[in-house]
Amino acid sequence: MATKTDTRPGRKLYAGIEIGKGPQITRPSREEAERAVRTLIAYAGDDPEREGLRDTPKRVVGAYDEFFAGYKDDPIEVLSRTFDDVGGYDDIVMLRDIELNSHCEHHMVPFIGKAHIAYFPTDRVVGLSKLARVVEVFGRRLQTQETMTAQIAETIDRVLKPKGVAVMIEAVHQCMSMRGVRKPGVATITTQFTGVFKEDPAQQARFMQLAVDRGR
Ligand SMILES: Nc1nc2c(ncn2[C@@H]2O[C@H](COP(=O)(O)OP(=O)(O)OP(=O)(O)O)[C@@H](O)[C@H]2O)c(=O)[nH]1
Ligand SMILES: [Zn+2]
Repeated sequence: MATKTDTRPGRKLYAGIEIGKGPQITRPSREEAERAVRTLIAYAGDDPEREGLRDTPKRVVGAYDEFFAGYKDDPIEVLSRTFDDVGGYDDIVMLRDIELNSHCEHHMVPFIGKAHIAYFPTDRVVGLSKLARVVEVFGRRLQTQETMTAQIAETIDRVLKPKGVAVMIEAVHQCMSMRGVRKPGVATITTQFTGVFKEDPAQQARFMQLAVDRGR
């Protein structure tokens, strides 16, 4: 697959999917960010100088540091440590129900759900927690669910070079429940398959069964 070059630092694009660090932009200062929050409070119709709101800009900027911590991390590095002693194990490895919190890039409000990830190792495996860490890094950025699903699959595929990767995300978008169309509880489901999960319907069906069909 073609590697598209992107000269912006931190970017690593494979077939149009960005899997490296986020864009390395010059960030505004904390003070500027806090001023922006004060403006939004006033825009919402409240008084930023009111006792209860005085420390809010600082708290919001602190919360942003957590919500969007994923721009600082490189998901490729997260997966760089692998193990080859797996005692002849030769089947899929799957993590089900990885908690997922992210923010949609259109409205900057949360979407919350679960990711299920499987890969079929060749000769090397990765520490289990590292797959959940990849979800964490991409989740802590401004996202669409489709982009995030593709990024997770592509990163695992590129770094581990397994026989195949399967990723499924199910999430509820607050931009659809709290505002706009106001349809609470709608699950958005996205999947991305590479290798054997894409080519072999039996492997794909097995993944789907493990992810979904468990008497819920
Ligand atoms: N495909 C996709 N769409 C998303 C995601 N998160 C939010 N959206 C949608 O992004 C769209 C933005 O549509 P716009 O018409 O530009 O914005 P809007 O007027 O706020 O749209 P409404 O939500 O319909 O009120 C909406 O349809 C959202 O439901 C996502 O992860 N993937
Ligand atoms: Zn949205």
